[in-house]
Amino acid sequence: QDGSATAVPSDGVEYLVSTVVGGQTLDLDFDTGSADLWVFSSQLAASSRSGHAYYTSSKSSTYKALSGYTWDISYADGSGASGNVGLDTVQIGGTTVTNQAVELAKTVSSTFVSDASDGLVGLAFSSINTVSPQQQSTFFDNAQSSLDSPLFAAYLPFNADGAYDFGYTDSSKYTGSITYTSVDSSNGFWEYPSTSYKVGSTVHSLSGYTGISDTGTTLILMGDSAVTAYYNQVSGASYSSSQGGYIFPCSATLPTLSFKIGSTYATIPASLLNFGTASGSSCFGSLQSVGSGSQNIYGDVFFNAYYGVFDASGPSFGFATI
Ligand SMILES: CC[C@H](C)[C@H](NC(=O)[C@H](C)NC(=O)[C@@H](CCSC)NC[C@@H](N)Cc1ccccc1)C(=O)O
Repeated sequence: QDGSATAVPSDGVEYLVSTVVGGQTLDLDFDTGSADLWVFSSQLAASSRSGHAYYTSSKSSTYKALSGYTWDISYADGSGASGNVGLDTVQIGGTTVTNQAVELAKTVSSTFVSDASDGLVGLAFSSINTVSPQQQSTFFDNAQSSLDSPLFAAYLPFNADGAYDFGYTDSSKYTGSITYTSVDSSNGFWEYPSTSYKVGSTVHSLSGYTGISDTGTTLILMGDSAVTAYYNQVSGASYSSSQGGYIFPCSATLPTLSFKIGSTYATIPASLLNFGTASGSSCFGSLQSVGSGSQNIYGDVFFNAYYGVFDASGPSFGFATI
């Protein structure tokens, strides 16, 4: 059954969705860049649980342990978590999945302890789920047969409540038409060719690059050539090792940034490219380096400008101006 769940912006770094797991309500980070649904649990040390809601399997009448099953996930930012696994009923908006693999955290890295979320809902392809000895399916894969269309959409407006729509696209959340591109899911991500970008109106090629739509990443992360080309056009910009990224005078004029998603450019307005004050009169850029590799990561800043549609038939990724 189709449904929509409200996504609330938290600290400007993520959007949290109130989710009911075995009758227990948690604020979870929906992450199209990973495929594990994991929650803070009663098995965590009390010091790791402080400030978080957490799941207690013994309090759920529908929990079924998967004995001997474990999970262990690492993320690109160096964070990670691990634990054991059971099945329970998960409700997100109007969509309910029974016997969803729920991964209970026994360890979480420090960034998660200080982060606002009580866990993650992975919405990438189940092929990268980390549960062993038997890989588990994502909430979306399990929900698909009950949805009108096998898709979900992310509506994440800047500094305002958004939504995740399951089973349908909501034309009240975007303008114009949705442009789709086919997705290569071989790495388990919503990934597509992204072979050129524009700084303002100047076109640059990015041959061999792809883009990944990742609602669990805050910023826009691109290869060093693109990041350098962009900040060369921002007077006073520099890389700050103490701030861990490019900063510029808050008074600087910023060019727009566009990048191809398949064959169509997405354009990020200058207003979204200033992520806010770093320190004093220096501001932090929303475009930062992805480091090595040829995969750009298009995170929440992208979704602040575009409604994103993740369609399992194809599969394909679509976007429309919000
Ligand atoms: C170093 C880990 C590499 C990147 C790889 N892991 C991944 O690709 C995982 C699934 N995905 C991620 O690390 C990234 C996508 C990387 S694209 C190469 N998305 C998920 C991340 N935003 C989740 C998160 C949310 C809030 C706070 C922190 C982290 C692996 O396990 O091999």
